[in-house]
Amino acid sequence: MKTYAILGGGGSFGIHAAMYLLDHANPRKVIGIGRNPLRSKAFSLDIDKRDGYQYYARHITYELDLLLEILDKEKPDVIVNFAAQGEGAVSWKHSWRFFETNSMALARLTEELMKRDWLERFIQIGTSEMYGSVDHATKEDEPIKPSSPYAASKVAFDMYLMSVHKFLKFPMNVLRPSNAYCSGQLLHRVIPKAVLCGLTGQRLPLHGGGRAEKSYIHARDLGRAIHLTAEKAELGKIYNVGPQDPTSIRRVVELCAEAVGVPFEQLCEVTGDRLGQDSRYWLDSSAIKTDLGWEPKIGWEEGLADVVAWARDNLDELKRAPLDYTLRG
Ligand SMILES: C[C@H]1O[C@H](OP(=O)(O)OP(=O)(O)OC[C@H]2O[C@@H](n3cnc4c(=O)[nH]c(N)nc43)[C@H](O)[C@@H]2O)[C@@H](O)[C@@H](O)C1=O
Repeated sequence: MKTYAILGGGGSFGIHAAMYLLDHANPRKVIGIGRNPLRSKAFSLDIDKRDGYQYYARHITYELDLLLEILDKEKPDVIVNFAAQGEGAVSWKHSWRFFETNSMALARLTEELMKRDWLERFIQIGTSEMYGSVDHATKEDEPIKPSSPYAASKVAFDMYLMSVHKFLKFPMNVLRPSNAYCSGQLLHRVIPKAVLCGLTGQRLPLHGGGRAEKSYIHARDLGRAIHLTAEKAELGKIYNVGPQDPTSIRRVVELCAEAVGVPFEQLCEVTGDRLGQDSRYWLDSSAIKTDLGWEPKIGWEEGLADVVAWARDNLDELKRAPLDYTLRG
């Protein structure tokens, strides 16, 4: 039986990972640690009501000592890190904030963890954005070509982890997921935003007509990849975690429109494209399939049904929540 600590535990992917572990990993305990108190029911999915779960609000960048106090008390066997400034589109301004959290705070934490003897494994959640735009399914050892300060800041910590694993035996794995989606996701992300716009008669600004192709998995499938990694991955291994094929954002939004029953043309208005928009993210995830038996199980129909049901159940609150992102601490 393991104790898991999930950093970035207040975000929707961290919450789904915690729920997956509670449901499938028979853990001693799952701890979530996030920079803010847990959000409302709509965005916390009531995770704090689950037996075996405990949440702490501690800031990984500004409250490292307080964070370490909790880790020293709980002594998790496995730490999973989702904590990040995660908005590529806004990382061109204040790019140092992305390096501060996504590289420097995590390197400081890692140095501290190396002084402890209780950690079995640290699983870093990286990103498919580090390969930049590709014309084929990318393997883990292919060139790293980040297209934004955000992606560059994620690369820096991945490379750091590789070095401390190689020479100091830091027990790590890196998962590089594709884009992910789920119930509880903040509304500035394209899938919950399209669903909410569809349900409320608002127009979705479709960047560049949605011609960029991205790869999507449901966050519960990512939870399963984390569980398998914690149970049986060789330390030091890095795995891509994505679906077989990418989907254009236009198609993703068409699927959202179908799921809420509104015409695509009524849902969208085409806007200019994102700065640094990569035209395609496409992962070759055959290594995690071969080594750990992971492949995604949740298709678009089931995954979007989860998002739509959540949005309908929480509609009053979601109508009051911000649709756009502002950089916070
Ligand atoms: C892998 C990566 O995945 C996530 O980042 P993201 O790609 O920004 O997330 P998303 O699922 O919101 O996809 C956005 C895509 O959809 C396009 N798009 C069109 N129209 C709208 C629109 O109206 N709003 C938004 N937000 N996007 C739109 C937009 O231009 C872009 O191509 C993070 O987890 C990040 O941490 C990470 O690592």
